[in-house]
Amino acid sequence: MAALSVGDLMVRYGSVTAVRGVSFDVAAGSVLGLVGESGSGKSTVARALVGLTPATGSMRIDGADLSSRQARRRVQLVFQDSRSSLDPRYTVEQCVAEGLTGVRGRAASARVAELLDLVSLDPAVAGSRPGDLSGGQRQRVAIARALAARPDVVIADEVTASLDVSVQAVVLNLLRRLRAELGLTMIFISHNLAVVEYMCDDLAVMFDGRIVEYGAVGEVIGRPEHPYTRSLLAAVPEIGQRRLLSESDVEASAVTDPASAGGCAYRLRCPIGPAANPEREICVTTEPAATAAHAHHAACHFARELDHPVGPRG
Ligand SMILES: Nc1ncnc2c1ncn2[C@@H]1O[C@H](COP(=O)(O)OP(=O)(O)OP(=O)(O)O)[C@@H](O)[C@H]1O
Repeated sequence: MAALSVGDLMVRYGSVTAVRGVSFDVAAGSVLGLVGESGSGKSTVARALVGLTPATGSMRIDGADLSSRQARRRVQLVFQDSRSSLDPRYTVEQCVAEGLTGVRGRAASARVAELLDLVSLDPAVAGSRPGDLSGGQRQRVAIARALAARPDVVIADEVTASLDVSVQAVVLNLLRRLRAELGLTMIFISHNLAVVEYMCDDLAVMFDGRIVEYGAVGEVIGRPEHPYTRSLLAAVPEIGQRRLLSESDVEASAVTDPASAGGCAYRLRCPIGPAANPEREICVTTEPAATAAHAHHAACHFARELDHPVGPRG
């Protein structure tokens, strides 16, 4: 596990100053969330950290200057849009192998298979092209490529923004698992405060190239001081009550016949849902031939996406 430390980071694009003296620390093994409106400078911070954009100020990993190539490899960035970050002419294996160093031939193929397995992709996709995959699968490939370099720090820049909600939850849970399994330190960039609350330990809010609020995620969300943070929170009134659920958190039992053509009512028990209402009933429409597992998945997806109780029953 590695600690990251950034001091007085400044980035200019010609006459535009995109980042104006940003400082933060990410403790080893922790996740810092970076939120802020479009254009506030979040991606520029990420790009500066991996050396894609020239910057002034200090950037250190475990005390080592990130301007050295060796230190820089320890920080990997996963971009928002895997459609453009993965070369469409490459196979999945070639895309992931781009991140490897000093491994060739069979050893490289074996390592790629291991990485695909780590991100829960079927190794059979190794021969596919990114364009043949779903958005969620492509994002897993991008994560596998970042992990190929055996980084200590992973920066995830809006990695779920282009995915639909059920796939977002799967990718977020994958990142949480990888963080725990590999002891990663992370910076998680997002527009979505609910997602940041789910993923992060600390939170920095950016506004116009500066960090205007910074602290433990619960404190920043619980006692927002800056007007901009308050306005972000006002846009998500239910935050603090709602959690993204993984399917294993949800118990769903059918209360009507799952085979009925008109759909099926499911009673869900969500132990980490709003405390006052851990049990809610929702109605999902399933194909008459749907299996129970499919219906359960649909019920959980529905609960996550719309958080839409149908009302108490019985
Ligand atoms: N290559 C570039 N050349 C010139 N200006 C740029 C460039 N990239 C970003 N900017 C400007 O820098 C500022 C910060 O942009 P940045 O992409 O870092 O913001 P962001 O918070 O990540 O936004 P988003 O959430 O939309 O990705 C913006 O004013 C943007 O227009």
